[in-house]
Amino acid sequence: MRSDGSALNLRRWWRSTGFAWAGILYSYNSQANFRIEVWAGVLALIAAAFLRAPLAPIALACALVLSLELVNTAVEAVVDLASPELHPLAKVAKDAAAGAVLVASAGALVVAAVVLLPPLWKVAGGG
Ligand SMILES: Nc1ncnc2c1ncn2[C@@H]1O[C@H](COP(=O)(O)OP(=O)(O)OP(=O)(O)O)[C@@H](O)[C@H]1O
Repeated sequence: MRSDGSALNLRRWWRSTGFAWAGILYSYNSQANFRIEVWAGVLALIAAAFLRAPLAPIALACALVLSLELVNTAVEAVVDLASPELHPLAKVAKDAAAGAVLVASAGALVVAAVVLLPPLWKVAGGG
């Protein structure tokens, strides 16, 4: 039986978290869309807190969009590495990954409208 198992796993987990954080930082620094989505999410969360609207649906929608944007960045990097020349399948991979972000963003807009508009309407004196 290994006595140092848990300490080793914790160190490995910490190392993996560092790699994941590096991926997030790379996306933030290289992808304008990711930066826009991060700050749109922060604004939506601040608005939800200010309006005393539920935070969980907004947080989940933001997490979905940002996660898919990270996957999109990964797909773009792998496609550029594997297929620097134009190829129809490279186009399918990049366009489908971008489509996933678009679908999640549309869903996030619907969530934001459903969660934020009613309390905003009240604050504005409409109800
Ligand atoms: N190797 C490739 N073969 C075929 N089509 C490609 C290839 N690389 C990119 N494309 C296509 O060209 C168009 C533009 O792609 P490009 O990667 O320049 O921009 P993008 O997908 O908007 O990503 P970025 O965030 O880097 O601007 C997309 O339709 C994409 O699918």
